[in-house]
Amino acid sequence: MRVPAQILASEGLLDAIIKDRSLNQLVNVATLPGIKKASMVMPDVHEGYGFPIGGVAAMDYPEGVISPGGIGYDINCGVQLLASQLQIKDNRDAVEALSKELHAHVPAGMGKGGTIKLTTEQLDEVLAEGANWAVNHGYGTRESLSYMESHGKLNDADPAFVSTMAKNRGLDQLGTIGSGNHFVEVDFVEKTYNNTIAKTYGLQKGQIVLLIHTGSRGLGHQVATDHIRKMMMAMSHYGINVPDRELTCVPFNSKEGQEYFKAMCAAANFAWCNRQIISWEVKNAWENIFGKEGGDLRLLYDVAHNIAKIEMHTIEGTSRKVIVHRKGATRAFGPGFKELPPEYKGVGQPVIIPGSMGTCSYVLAGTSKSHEMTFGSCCHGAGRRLSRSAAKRQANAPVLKEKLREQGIFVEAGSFRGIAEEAPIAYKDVGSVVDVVSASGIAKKVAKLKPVAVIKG
Ligand SMILES: Nc1nc2c(ncn2[C@@H]2O[C@H](COP(=O)(O)O)[C@@H](O)[C@H]2O)c(=O)[nH]1
Ligand SMILES: [Mn+2]
Ligand SMILES: [Mn+2]
Repeated sequence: MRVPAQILASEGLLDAIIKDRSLNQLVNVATLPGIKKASMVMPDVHEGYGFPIGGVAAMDYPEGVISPGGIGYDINCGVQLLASQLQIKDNRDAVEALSKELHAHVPAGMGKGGTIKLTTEQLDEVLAEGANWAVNHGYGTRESLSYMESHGKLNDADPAFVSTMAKNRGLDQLGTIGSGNHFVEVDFVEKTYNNTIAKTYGLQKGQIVLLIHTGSRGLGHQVATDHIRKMMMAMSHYGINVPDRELTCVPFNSKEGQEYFKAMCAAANFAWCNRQIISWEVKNAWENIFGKEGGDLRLLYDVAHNIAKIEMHTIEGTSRKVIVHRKGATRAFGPGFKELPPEYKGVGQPVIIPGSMGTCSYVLAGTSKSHEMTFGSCCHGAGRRLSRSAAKRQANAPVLKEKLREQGIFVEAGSFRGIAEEAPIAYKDVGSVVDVVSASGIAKKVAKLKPVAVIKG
């Protein structure tokens, strides 16, 4: 190991964490060339491809490595949070119709295409421009870009390094959520913890909000597949040995490192454009149900949780440029960060933590402590405690769907199998996960959200 391994967890959560290979993976990551300070995991950690999901690793810039396993196959999977002006108490009756309308507007399911069919030239524009492409083509307002991490665009994107096969997979997938863990969800604010920050974010008790969780779809997956294959062949040329072949990596400043990074940025841009178009469809569905009286759906924030970014961080008292890999980890920058919209600058960035379709989700705020402890990062969800197959064995989907309905949660899903794999028992207790990040000081609790309708892939 080149650096120590750092685990943020409680004793209770450790019981689940030690059951899979995630801690072995954490240790393996600590051996990678150029890693700084520590190999880190968040309390929602679970086993992933090479790197654990819930992992953070910062590598020296530019000689340290970049590893696709530290980002994940769903490049820029992330979450968008929309805030409405309506209260749940006045609108319970409309929730079921809203869930059906959302399901009709947002194509869901594996490989499902959307209504937008791009030409290859248009797709290249999307890959270069990210969410800007969406607003330039009438899907949302320019103002919304200020409420996205990196304003919805990574400038280093180069579509030339995205293969034809990857592009073909993306041509009809804008505006779609995909399968399984991805969702569009209607929630309400059950509770606020920090009234000052809640007010700054425009959140209040009882308010209806919506979550959109998806990423770069088949295009991002293909980018990862293509470049992992190339890196596997190139790695020995750079004299790199890794304890697990899934940790394939090359120096960031190598030819293969630069090609992957530019393709990853392009896939990240596709994901931001995708969430922006879904958000526009969500607004259409909302208006169809509530009319003009439904008011505006305001973008509160859009965060990535599978990405690598070049950032400045203080390490042993010196400010250094590093390549921060966040794989199932959300950026959690504190107050003063210049990219934030002016009204959020005093309180830190919104950190959006989905829990599960039957429990709850959280909105947190980033802190300066996250810069000291975790390269400005936080957890990204509750994290799986059961594999998909174990969840399928344990959950009875038709019974679960009915139970959730009795609790006032309408579930629209492509299949019962999808519901079983995503059953709340498949996930850790999100409250315990959030308590750990809040107690460690890397994020502050702002609001707790309760679901009332979930559209699953
Ligand atoms: N509010 C909801 N949260 C959900 C749902 N399904 C999954 N999840 C949470 O999302 C995170 C992130 O997932 P990942 O696939 O990107 O790792 C996961 O850990 C769960 O806690 C849902 O339907 N609603
Ligand atoms: Mn995700
Ligand atoms: Mn994803």
